[in-house]
Amino acid sequence: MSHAWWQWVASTDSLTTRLTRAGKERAFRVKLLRQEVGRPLPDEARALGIPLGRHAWLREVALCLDETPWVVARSVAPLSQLRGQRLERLGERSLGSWLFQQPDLVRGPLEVSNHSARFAQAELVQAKGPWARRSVFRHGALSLLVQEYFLTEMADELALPSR
Ligand SMILES: C=C(O[C@@H]1C=C(C(=O)O)C=C[C@H]1O)C(=O)O
Repeated sequence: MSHAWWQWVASTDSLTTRLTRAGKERAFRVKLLRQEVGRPLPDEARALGIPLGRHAWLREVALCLDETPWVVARSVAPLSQLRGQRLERLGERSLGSWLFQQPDLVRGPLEVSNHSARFAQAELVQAKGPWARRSVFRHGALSLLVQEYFLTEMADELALPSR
């Protein structure tokens, strides 16, 4: 991985904040694509340590600068841990902004891959990019798997190397 990409992929602070800064005068927006109760993929269930087939809270968003998606993210949380968190009311507010306000937040190790985003939305079938990463955030009893896919559009706009 190039140094330029490493600085994005290996960062452990808020991606929302980093993107907002890197976008300069472009407007940052979280576009909500899907938020519902559903079945996590098998590797997502394993990453969270929940039984296969157990339903979970799923959220898919595009992190956009001037309406161009730079990153797409899919987050998964076990339903049994959601009580009292009001995550379903987030809407188009950044999950990251909320998470990083939690004083007891712990972030698990980052896993990096070059998988493409596995989202249902037709408009994102083309969502290809050089790198993806995921990690589990813990806050109180809540475990939240956040998977982020950096897109080619971001590389182009920021003149980053291809990998
Ligand atoms: C974890 C963060 O939150 C970002 C915002 C998300 C959202 O609103 O759903 C999802 C994943 C992240 O890309 C972050 O900012 O670092």
